[in-house]
Amino acid sequence: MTKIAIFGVGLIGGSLALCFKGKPGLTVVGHSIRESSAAKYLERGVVDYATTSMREAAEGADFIFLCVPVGNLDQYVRELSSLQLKPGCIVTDVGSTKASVAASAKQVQLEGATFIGGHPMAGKEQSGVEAASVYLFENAFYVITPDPDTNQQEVDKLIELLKHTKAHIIQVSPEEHDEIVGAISHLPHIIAVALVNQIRAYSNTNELYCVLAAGGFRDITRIASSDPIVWRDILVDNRKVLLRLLKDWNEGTSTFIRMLEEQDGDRIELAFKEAGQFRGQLPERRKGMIHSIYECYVDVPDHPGIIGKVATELGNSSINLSNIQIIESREDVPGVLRLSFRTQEDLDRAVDKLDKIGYSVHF
Ligand SMILES: NC(=O)c1ccc[n+]([C@@H]2O[C@H](COP(=O)([O-])OP(=O)(O)OC[C@H]3O[C@@H](n4cnc5c(N)ncnc54)[C@H](O)[C@@H]3O)[C@@H](O)[C@H]2O)c1
Ligand SMILES: O=C(O)C(=O)C[C@]1(C(=O)O)C=C[C@@H](O)C=C1
Repeated sequence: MTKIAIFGVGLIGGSLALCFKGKPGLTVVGHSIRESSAAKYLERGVVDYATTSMREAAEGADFIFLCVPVGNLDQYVRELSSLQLKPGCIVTDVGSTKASVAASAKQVQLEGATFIGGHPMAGKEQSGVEAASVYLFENAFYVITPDPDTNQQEVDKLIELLKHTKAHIIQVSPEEHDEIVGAISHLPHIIAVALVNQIRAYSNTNELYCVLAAGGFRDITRIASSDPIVWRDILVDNRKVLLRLLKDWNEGTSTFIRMLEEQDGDRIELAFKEAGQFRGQLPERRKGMIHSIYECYVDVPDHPGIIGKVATELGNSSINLSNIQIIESREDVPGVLRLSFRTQEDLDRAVDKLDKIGYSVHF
């Protein structure tokens, strides 16, 4: 049996556990510092076995996944170095920053084991094992950041195991990872939180701010509901990169201030055109880029029962919807439904079906 130990069975650790559990030859052990959490992992059937003993979880493990907040990774790597790990054991992590954990692992001796940093580029704003899903990584990119000195055989062992996630594995250096992920993930989280807090301050004086907040505000701020501890650690850890990125961000907003002061409609129009073109080139339906799941939008008349009607049409064709949501809802005005699916195939079939029965579908 290949033993996989997962430290911190939350959103990411729990989703990994679900990908591995029940697969032939694999056994999954979950570790928590709290008895109650370990009991919960077992109750929910996410792991085969759960313990609060680090030694019990780590010793004899073929793979160790550290899935705790970034601020705890250094301590975990150090604690592992004091244990007798199985020769050939691969220690990896899922932290959203990669340079600091790579440095921690380089500093300590993981006797007979190899550390290979990792980061699945998929997630959501919810946290905890309750939010874990076996589908979370499907089709997403999973970054691994092996040290150049690492034996390729060890890297291949990890890649082989990660096939169970159905993610696409990509190798990047820790520094390049932190620079790029700082820009496409960490900076957007800062912007979302700053924007929500700006509106929160206005809303103290007028409740209409909350009442009128519609699709645009909700779309750009979903990630502002992400876990505060997880994100505190990510931002503090990647502060050097983020401070540089925020300077560029300030320049971008200053440019907008100037365009407004000068009433420069042409440049504003150009900014939207260029942004739209660039965004349009992104591989839209792939996870980890724009959509976290397979989604499409359907224009519908805004009247009672429309959700049931669309869901029934899809159900009659055995197309599995994973979520359905009204984006706009105003009386007598067309609304938009956001439909989510777990697989590309379901999405393609749904688009085909809805198109055939006369709905306008877009992405
Ligand atoms: N949320 C995302 O979208 C996302 C995506 C990719 C990677 N990550 C990374 O994955 C890791 C886990 O994030 P998550 O979203 O699964 O968070 P989570 O809160 O869902 O899970 C964190 C887990 O760590 C445990 N934990 C928290 N504080 C701890 C501490 N001080 N000591 C020991 N255990 C502790 C929790 O009990 C929980 O099991 C983080 O390093 C994060 O950067 C997150
Ligand atoms: O979709 C989300 O909610 C996420 O925040 C996922 C997201 C991202 O920013 O894309 C967040 C953190 C990760 O480390 C990787 C992915």
